[in-house]
Formats: sequence, structure tokens, C-alpha cells
Amino acid sequence: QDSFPTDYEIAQSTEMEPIWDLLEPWDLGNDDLQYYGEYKAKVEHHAVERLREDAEDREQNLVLVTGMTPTPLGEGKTVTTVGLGQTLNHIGEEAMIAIREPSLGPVFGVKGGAAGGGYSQVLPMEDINLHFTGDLHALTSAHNLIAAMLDAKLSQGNELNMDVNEVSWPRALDMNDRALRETVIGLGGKTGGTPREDGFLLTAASEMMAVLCLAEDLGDLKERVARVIVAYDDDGEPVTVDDIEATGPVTMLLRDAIKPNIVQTIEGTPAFVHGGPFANIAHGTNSLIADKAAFGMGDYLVTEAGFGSDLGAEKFMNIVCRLGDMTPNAVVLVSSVRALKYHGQDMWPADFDAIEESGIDAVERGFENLDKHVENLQKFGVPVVVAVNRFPEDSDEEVQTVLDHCRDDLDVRAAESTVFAEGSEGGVDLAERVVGAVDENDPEDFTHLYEDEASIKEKIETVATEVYGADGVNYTGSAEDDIERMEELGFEEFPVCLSKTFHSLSDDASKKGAPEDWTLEVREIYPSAGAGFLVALTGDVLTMPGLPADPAAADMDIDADGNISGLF
Ligand SMILES: Nc1ncnc2c1ncn2[C@@H]1O[C@H](COP(=O)(O)OP(=O)(O)O)[C@@H](O)[C@H]1O
Ligand SMILES: O=COP(=O)(O)O
Ligand SMILES: [Mg+2]
Repeated sequence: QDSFPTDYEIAQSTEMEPIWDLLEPWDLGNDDLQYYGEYKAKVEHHAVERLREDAEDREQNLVLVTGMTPTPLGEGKTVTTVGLGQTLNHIGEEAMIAIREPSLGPVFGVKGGAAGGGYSQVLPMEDINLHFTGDLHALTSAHNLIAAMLDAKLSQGNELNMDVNEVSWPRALDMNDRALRETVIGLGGKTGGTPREDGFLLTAASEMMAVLCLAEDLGDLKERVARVIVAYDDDGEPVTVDDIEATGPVTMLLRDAIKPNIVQTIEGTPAFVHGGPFANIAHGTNSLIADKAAFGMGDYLVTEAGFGSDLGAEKFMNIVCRLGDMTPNAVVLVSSVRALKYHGQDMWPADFDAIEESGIDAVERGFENLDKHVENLQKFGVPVVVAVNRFPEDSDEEVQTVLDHCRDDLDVRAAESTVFAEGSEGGVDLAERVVGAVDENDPEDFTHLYEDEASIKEKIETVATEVYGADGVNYTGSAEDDIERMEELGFEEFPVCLSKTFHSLSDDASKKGAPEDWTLEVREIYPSAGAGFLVALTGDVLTMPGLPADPAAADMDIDADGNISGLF
């Protein structure tokens, strides 16, 4: 691939339009936009409201992009989302894109940026992958203001009678720093506060992120912030952000972050890039505000849910579409030859690059994983289109084997996609099959996997058995007591967001394919009362990831003229 330019080189060689010129034909003018330089903007509240109203008179064809269980590098959902959005416009449809904004954790870690790649990127990729418009910084500050005000209450009179062992609000940082996973704070004697165990989670896993992504508008955001539970008192009663008098200042810190960011793709398609929850430790899709605004601008909205369909897509269907009252009209399942080969045998993610095998049988052995993801998605009653995201090292024969398997054995639409290497020229077959799927779809067929009235255990067990392929669920740690507390608090009707490894359909990262004869371990359940869902922790999933010994950061640099290298 030496000849192929880097993502950054392609981005730098693209002549971007000033964002005000780009958006003018899409009915967004100067007084609708808060500019962050020439190429980035936030959409003002009144314009979001107008777009929501405009959406009532438009077709709202919602296309979700998900994937099979990925290798540690990712299989191209963001690339496919951007590429498909570009291609739909290229073939004459009016399409919008909505994706999440990157976290510095993965940018400097293993996966790198989240602005797409090749000729299917959102721009300016170096801004978007670094500080963008400051939303992640604002969310980190908002999260930590709550933590600081909580500890101030705790160590200066504790008039709320908070139980020091029942504080449920850690600190946050937008960096993969395992050393901060478990900490002891309040040291230093009388002036140091109240000594207690604490820790950090990645900002993407903060309930502040989830609240931002599910809020309707600034007023709703404030009400949700107020409801966030940060601790329990000596009687086991919840203590909220409002109880510690932090609602106002925290919402004030998010007054810009709540406005959706809008940028452009390499081919000049407008794209919302807003909110950034991961799909393993959080719910995994961009803000509802961006989705609802996008529906007012185009007849198609292409949006991405993180990691495999067992994570992002399951949560999109069961949580986001439920809370946001949306109905997907088609789902694109991104597959790759490299991921299929990866699923031919059990292996730890770190051993991924050990795959040398080539040829058809190596690809065919991985079909078990792809088939399970297709089967899962069909349970939601939404038509599936498999995209074979072609990498440079793939042979025609390997790609054709996947297409034939999908069309002949699974009887689902499938298309080769080369939107990475070619932009919209490489996405026409995929886009046409997506349009076909949307045209044939009956939105009435869409269904959640469980009803609001189902019990908490029924919800967890439905996802575990129907989506992950588990035989059942084993509740360990505090899980049983937590469920009782959730029921006492009246949260039984909340949907459940399962936090699980993304390296496997199961909760064991070394298991590939479609693991059978296993039981899901759920060890803790806590409420995201502001977001409106419960979080169930499984296995050894980490809300504060760590950096590898050789992080992507080590290959990044900037010269005296500001030219960046190594960012991808
Ligand atoms: N067809 C492709 N050829 C080469 N590199 C690709 C291709 N598709 C994706 N990539 C690269 O793989 C990585 C993961 O892509 P991304 O779209 O972020 O995946 P996901 O969103 O599924 O995690 C990125 O570095 C991206 O540039
Ligand atoms: O939450 C994870 O998202 P990606 O799969 O797009 O990295
Ligand atoms: Mg992605």
C-alpha cells in the first residue's frame, strides 16, 4: 500500500468549501450557524427546531451501518457510513450522514481516528480527531465538576448523609490511562478531604455523554442532568446532581456541546459529527439531536452504531430508536475478508496480526460470525444489506466468495464496496441495493427485542440469548442486589445497555465465530437515570481502557510549520 496516500494526505489534498457555502443549498444560513473557523460549525437551537419541523414533510429513510465482530483495527463502518452517504448523493438522492465524534483514547491508542478513511472521510480530519469543537473537553469538565462538588459536600459536613462507600460517580478523562482506573483520593490529612477509593472512566463512558446524546434540547438536557444519580445516602436513597446543587453549572458547561457539529465529507456531503459514546462501554451512537436535524435536511440519513451488531446495533434498535421514536428502514452490515479470516479460529485480539492464511477456506471458516450477525439483525424486522468492504490485499476470489455466500446461502442483499479507495464511484452497487431494501421495507415490521414492561432480568436474558448466543445469564457480584434496588427505585421499565467486550459475540475476548454452550456473566447493574437506561457490566469489560506498549501516538508528529504526520 506504499503508493496509496495516507488519510491525512488525502484530506490535505482536498479543496474544502467554506462551510457557509456548503450549507447554503441545504437551507442553513449565517444566523443558523455558530462558526468554528471556515470548515466547522454548530447548528443553533432555533435552526435545529426548524429542521425538526421540516422533517415532518420529508421521507425519513433511516439507514443504520453496523458490522460483524471486528478485528482490533475496525472493519470500516465509519468509512462505509461516509462513503454510502456520499454515494447516495452521487446517484441523485438527498442524503445526510451522522456519526460520532472521536475520543482521544482510541486516537492515540490502537484504532486511531474515527473520521473515516481514504476517499470517504469527514473533514477537517485532523481537527475532528483532536480538539474538534471542544465537546469532549466540555463533557470531561462537566463530569468532573460533579465529582468535585460531590466531594466538597461529602467532606464538609455531609449534610446529605452520603454513604462514603456508596458514591457511584467517578472522575473522567478523555485518555486511555489504565493507571487511573482505580485510585484512592482525599489523602493529605484534614485539608485533603475524605479518603476513599475512586477511579476514572473514559469520558466516552460518562453518563454526561449519554445524556448529551439522548437529550431533545437544552431544556431537556438540564432536566436529565438533574436526575443523574451520583451516590446513595445512609438509608440507601439516591443522591442526585440536583441534590448537590450542580445542575445549573454543569448544564452551563454543556451549553455549546449540546449544539450539533456539522462539517463536510471529501466529496462535499454535509455530515453531523456529534456525541461520542462507544458501543462496548456505552450506547454507541451519535446524538439524537443530530439525527433529528439531519432528517430535516435529506430524505436519507446514514448513521453508524459502534463495534459489532451485538453492541452498537442492538443498542440502537432497543434503546436509541425506542427513546428517540425512530424506525430504521435498512441496516448495512459491514464485513471484511480480514475479519472473516480472524473468525476462523479462537484467538486473543493481540494475536490478530498473526493471520497469514489466504484463500477461500480461511474466509469460509469465518462465515459463522457473519451469519450470526445477519440472523440477529433480521430479528428486528429490518432488511439487511451486507457490504464487503474491500481492503487492498483482498483477492477477487475472496470477495466473490463472501458475496456468493450472502446472496446464495443467506439470501440477503450484498455488495462489494470500494468507497475507501474510490469514494462514491466505489459505492454505487451498495447504494442501489440499499435504496432497493428501503423501497421494499415495511416500517411496520420493525420490532424491539423486548417491551418496556419486561423485567430487568428478562431484558438482559433476551439480549444475552437472542443476540450474543448465550445459554443464559449468571448474576455475580452485586448484580442480584442491584436489580432489587433498580426495582425499588422504579427503574424497571428502563431499557438495558449491556457493557461487554467487542472482541467476541460472547463475554470472552478470545472466543471467535459464534460461541455456543456458554453463560453470560453479569456482575453489576447501575442506573443512568439521566439518560434513561440501566447499565449492566459483564465479564471484565473496562470503562477506562489502557494504552498498548506501542500506541499509535508514538508514530505521530508535527513539524515547525504545523504539518501533522501519523494521524489516521
Ligand atoms: N477498505 C479499506 N481499505 C483500507 N483501509 C480501510 C478500509 N476501510 C477502513 N479502513 C481503515 O480501517 C480503520 C477502521 O476503519 P473505520 O471505518 O474507523 O472502522 P469502524 O468504524 O468499523 O471501527 C481505519 O483506519 C480506516 O481508515
Ligand atoms: O464504539 C465503537 O465504534 P467503532 O466500532 O466505530 O470504533
Ligand atoms: Mg467507526
